[in-house]
Amino acid sequence: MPPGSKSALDFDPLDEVLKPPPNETEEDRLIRLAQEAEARRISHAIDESLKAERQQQKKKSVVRLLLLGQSESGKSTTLRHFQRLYTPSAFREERILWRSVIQLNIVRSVRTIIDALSSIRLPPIDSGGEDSDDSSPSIPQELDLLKMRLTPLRHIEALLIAKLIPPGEDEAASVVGCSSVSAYQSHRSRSSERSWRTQEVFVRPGATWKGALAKGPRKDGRPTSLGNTGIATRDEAQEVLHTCSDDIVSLWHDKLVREVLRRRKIRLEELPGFFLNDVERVTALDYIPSDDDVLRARLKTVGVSEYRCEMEAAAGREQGTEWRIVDVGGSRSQVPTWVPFFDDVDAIIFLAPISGFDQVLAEDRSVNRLEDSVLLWKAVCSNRLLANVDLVLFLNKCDILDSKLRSGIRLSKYVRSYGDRPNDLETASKYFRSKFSAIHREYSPLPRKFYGFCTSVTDTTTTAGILASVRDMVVRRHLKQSRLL
Ligand SMILES: Nc1nc2c(ncn2[C@@H]2O[C@H](COP(=O)(O)OP(=O)(O)OP(=O)(O)O)[C@@H](O)[C@H]2O)c(=O)[nH]1
Ligand SMILES: [Mg+2]
Repeated sequence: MPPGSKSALDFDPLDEVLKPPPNETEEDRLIRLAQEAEARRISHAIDESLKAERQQQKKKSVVRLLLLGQSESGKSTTLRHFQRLYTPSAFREERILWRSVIQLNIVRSVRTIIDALSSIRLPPIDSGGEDSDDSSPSIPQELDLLKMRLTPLRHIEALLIAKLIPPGEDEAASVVGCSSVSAYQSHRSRSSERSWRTQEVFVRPGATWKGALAKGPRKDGRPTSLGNTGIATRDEAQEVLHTCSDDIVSLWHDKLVREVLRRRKIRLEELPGFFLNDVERVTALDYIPSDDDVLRARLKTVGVSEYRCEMEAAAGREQGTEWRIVDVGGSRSQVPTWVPFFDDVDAIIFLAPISGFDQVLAEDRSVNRLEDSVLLWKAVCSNRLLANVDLVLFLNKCDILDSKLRSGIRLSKYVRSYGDRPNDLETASKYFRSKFSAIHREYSPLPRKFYGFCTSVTDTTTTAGILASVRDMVVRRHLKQSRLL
């Protein structure tokens, strides 16, 4: 090929076409440039409109679901259920992180027992009398020794709180109402006890307590743990709990302890984060929380968290729909944080724990829990911003309601209007359903359908079915509103 001539590869046929004509006048050139600029403008406008359309399309396939209800109503548990069902591998990977929460739950249960023992003087069990004024200690020596042997749990409690609450999240340990009084040692360390009393540990969603994934038990059988530092260390809490395991079991099965709890009307089994019937399993050195354990663990929420997932499993035509599920803190001080989420939500699951008919709020002991749920439900039903939003009601903690009614607690004593209806779960849940449904009908600014379920969201089997129906209902309504159906 002669030097200077173009190879076939260098030849671009478009060059020839796009080249300005050789005899182009200045006027023609200006016209051509103006035409090219106009063509670029139109092409850019088309690109922009395609982009906007894509974004709009994307927006249409996002379903926003808000979880509302008072504290301890089961919002975060419901969220964990969604995670378990729709992003199971992520849920599995995170199970180990819940071990610290479960450890803390156990330590707190033990503390509740010891507090109860410290504040009561009992006559001998077989005397059948009421509490005595006798100031001499009546707790048997073995029980006192048991308490002493459980003293290391005080240190573990502090350790766990430090581990769960990220550095700089001081507020996360702030005081919230709780009735128990700390007393691992009945007459020692009073001042340090005082600093721990009346706290319930909470975390802000999205905070770093889940920041690092633990790698499970070490080869030498000793448990490891990743705290907020992300560095694997010995899991001291698990080791101490393992060592104290037999003593915790003995304490929980002690006849006098049961009597004290009965007299103080502390039904530990019905309180959140109850693991005392599983101590042996849960304190094993190689313990990894099961799905059920994660759902039963208790960690209070403060603030708002958003969980995103794609409902791919068995989702049929809604495949690819992105769900954004928002979980809020439920205690009274948190209610104002709910409102900003009202104007952009497709559906709400409102949880009313109907087992709370004989309980008061932790943050305000003058308010009955059921009454508080009814007031919140009224407020949500009547809110104009939510007039077009589907409300799904979970009358939750039906398992606890059932066990309370079976144990002989009479609903009509707390809910006068219940009258002489049978004191059983079926009648009671129907009764509550009709009351909440009537409020929904009466207070909704526009007519809308009522979706009410009796739930026990710690029960994986029944809840999976309910959440699938809710999902289908919400997606159907969502598609209809997006005019895609
Ligand atoms: N037995 C039983 N326990 C439940 C049920 N629902 C929730 N729980 C337990 O109750 C406790 C509180 O539930 P959460 O989901 O943390 O409550 P929450 O509404 O998120 O509470 P806040 O974060 O304080 O607003 C947890 O230990 C749950 O395992 C239920 O239906 N039955
Ligand atoms: Mg919560």
